[in-house]
Amino acid sequence: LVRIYSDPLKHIPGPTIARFTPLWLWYISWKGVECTEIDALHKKYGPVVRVAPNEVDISDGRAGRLIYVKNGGYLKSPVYRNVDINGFMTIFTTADPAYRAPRAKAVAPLFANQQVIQTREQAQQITARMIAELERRKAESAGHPVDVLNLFRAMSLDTMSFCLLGEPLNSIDRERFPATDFVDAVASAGRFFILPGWLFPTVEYLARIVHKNRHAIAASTQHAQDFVTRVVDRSISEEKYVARTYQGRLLSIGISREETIVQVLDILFAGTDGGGTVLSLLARLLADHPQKYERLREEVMNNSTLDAQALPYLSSVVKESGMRVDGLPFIPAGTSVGISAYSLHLNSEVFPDPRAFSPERWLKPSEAMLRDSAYFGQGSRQCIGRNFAWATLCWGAEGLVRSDVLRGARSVKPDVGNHQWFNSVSPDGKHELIWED
Ligand code: HEM
Repeated sequence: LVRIYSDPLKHIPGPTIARFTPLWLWYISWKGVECTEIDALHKKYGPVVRVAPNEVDISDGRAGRLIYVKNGGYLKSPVYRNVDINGFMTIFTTADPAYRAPRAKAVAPLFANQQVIQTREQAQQITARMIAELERRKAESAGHPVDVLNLFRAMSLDTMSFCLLGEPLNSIDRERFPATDFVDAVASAGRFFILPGWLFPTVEYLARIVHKNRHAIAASTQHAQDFVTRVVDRSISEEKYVARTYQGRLLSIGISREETIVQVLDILFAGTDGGGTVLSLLARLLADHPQKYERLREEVMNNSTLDAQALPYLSSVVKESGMRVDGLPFIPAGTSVGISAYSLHLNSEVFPDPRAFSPERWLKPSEAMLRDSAYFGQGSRQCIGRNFAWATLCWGAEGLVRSDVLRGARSVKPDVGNHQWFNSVSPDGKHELIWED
């Protein structure tokens, strides 16, 4: 009754249920269809829709500056605290700028372009290992599908651990890398991400104890934790692992050993899933578009001096695989607001024919395309690893194309679908390619 008679958001359209309860939002989030459902609401109601009693979703990229950039952007939602680890807030989960600032500042030099470029040789060594493994799997496949998602995630994990933590986790040589269940478990907890803090721990605990893979998840999490503990302890005892490593830089500003372990575990997940998924999409798209593959291969093979990040068509291919006022209704203070990358990137007014694989669109992008590109988020809380992630994706793509391992391949399922949880998660955990004679 209170909502009927006094509702500060009553002028914002949306499904009636969203006015009274967040249950509908929790349900579509759990089901992995949040982005498509909310995007459909935008098509019906316009650029601002109410998705829960105190939550509004915007699809117009013009609001991005106000929400994420101006004066440091709005504070992150408290639901991020659901994924604190062992009671510690991380750079990712905290809403408190004063907590985040010293930690983010300590590690920032590692992600400056001049520093990222220093890691190229290490990253290329890992790419070469990945390609040798892919060649081996291709040779043995005898016309059967080959999953590249797990291999590319292993590559992202090894690249990140080698370049940022000082030691590779050595995941590539195995059929299924040992940290897989840890990464998968964090990704699937993303289905409960938006639950309020009083409810999340119980639901997550229950989901974990009934999970059919619970023993494998526990072993895999232990594997990741043991590795992280080892690299942190080495940075405590050996001077040379301080200035050039993520953990060393945190320890050097007085962050405790226990918190440093947590901060490193956090990026172990952040840096594995995104890179692996983007590279899998890229490989499948190139396999299914031979003409675009030839154009890219020509650019790569004719270049012997430039860094792969400076190749215009290659950058366009990577961008095309990655994928988050005026004239809008007033939204009162205290409302939770956000723009989804899904709605931004699939807006045909900004990205014509948004579902087509068209790297060419990035050769001369419009201002609106640049404004609405949100694959690393936007503003003060965008991805701290973006320069590193971007560089390693370009180097990985270059390595794949140079080796020509994708020639003759096609993707098994052109559309694998996705669970739209916090991360985009492949429903059957695979991105498969097939080489037929
Ligand atoms: C292709 C790879 C990657 C993609 C697509 C990606 C994407 C993103 C996005 C969209 C956000 C914003 C999330 C939000 O606001 O809710 C984010 C935040 C973050 N990312 Fe990444 N990321 C990638 C790789 C990495 C790597 C390699 C690292 C670390 C080495 C990393 C560390 C982080 C951290 C710590 C945050 C939280 C920043 C903050 O809240 O201040 N990411 N990432």
